[in-house]
Amino acid sequence: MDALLDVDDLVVRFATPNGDHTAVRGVSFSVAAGERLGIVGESGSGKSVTAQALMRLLGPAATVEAGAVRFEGRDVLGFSKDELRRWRGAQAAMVFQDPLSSLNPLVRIGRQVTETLREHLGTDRRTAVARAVELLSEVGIPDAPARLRDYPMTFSGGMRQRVAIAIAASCSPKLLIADEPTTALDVTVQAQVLDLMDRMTSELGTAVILISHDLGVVSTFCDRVLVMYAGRVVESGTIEEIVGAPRHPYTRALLGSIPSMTGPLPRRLPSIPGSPPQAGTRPPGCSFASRCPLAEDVCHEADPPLTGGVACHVATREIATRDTREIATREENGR
Ligand SMILES: Nc1ncnc2c1ncn2[C@@H]1O[C@H](COP(=O)(O)OP(=O)(O)OP(=O)(O)O)[C@@H](O)[C@H]1O
Repeated sequence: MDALLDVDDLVVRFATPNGDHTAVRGVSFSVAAGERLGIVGESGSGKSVTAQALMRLLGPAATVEAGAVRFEGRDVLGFSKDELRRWRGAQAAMVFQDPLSSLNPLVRIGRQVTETLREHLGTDRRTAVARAVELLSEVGIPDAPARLRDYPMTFSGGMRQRVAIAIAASCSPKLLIADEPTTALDVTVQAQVLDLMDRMTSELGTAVILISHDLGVVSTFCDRVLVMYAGRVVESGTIEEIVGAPRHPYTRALLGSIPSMTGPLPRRLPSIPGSPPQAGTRPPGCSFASRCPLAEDVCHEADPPLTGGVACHVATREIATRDTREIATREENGR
């Protein structure tokens, strides 16, 4: 399947008064058209910075030090300001945990929706207003024609997130990045917001990258998952692989010790004893080693590469041993 988005060996560094540190360390993944990819991991693991880097939304303290981001084969990191403006919104859109980060508090909602349509699709004013009413009604804003004149602050958190999704959906983007879009919302509103995103993928064919702490949400919504830890992808796979047979000790810890496809999943990432090393002071070796119940000497010495979807010395060896055993058994049986 051709990738819509290709992220290759992305490295992001921050310059702070306390020194430089690398927040994203060689992250690679692809997203196909219409696919739903989840990114999970503890706070500070680099999920948001990865998303901001590929949308070219990093602040001035951050630099993409290495790597490539390709959207339909085009080099996003090389886009001019003009190309970026045309690409964002029209082809790739983002919604945030706090919708006020994407809505302008000083501009009426109607104008914010119509401006997106006029800028990206060249829609005339009258048609844009009619479409704005349609979009806001579609995301469940009651009395949409009257609400066009209101400012974001007069909407509840859930209603603001719906407006942000209406704006994100307005140009039928090929990619939507949703960074903790339901975290600040109560459970009923969460379900409605996920339903809207679900409609975007099924009706518009939009691919979604969903960043979430909520494994329940990720497992019901996504096809594939990346597990991030200390700025790296430590495991990736389909939902069935990650939830049904996690290989990395960190993923296993996230899922609880006995993962099951049929049992209930934890709604929140359980807390794992210890904490990830600070970005500026990572020891050599695997960043999870100091918290890992399976760590061996090698884990404290060499950072394991991501091999076959998992970055763990112990898991990789277990897989290799199992494969060798399976081959031997097959040969034995074939004799
Ligand atoms: N403005 C900043 N200045 C300096 N360092 C930053 C800044 N923003 C992020 N970082 C660094 O990047 C790391 C990753 O942050 P990021 O926000 O991507 O984590 P996250 O996985 O999205 O966590 P959360 O779930 O809490 O949003 C942080 O641990 C921190 O070291």
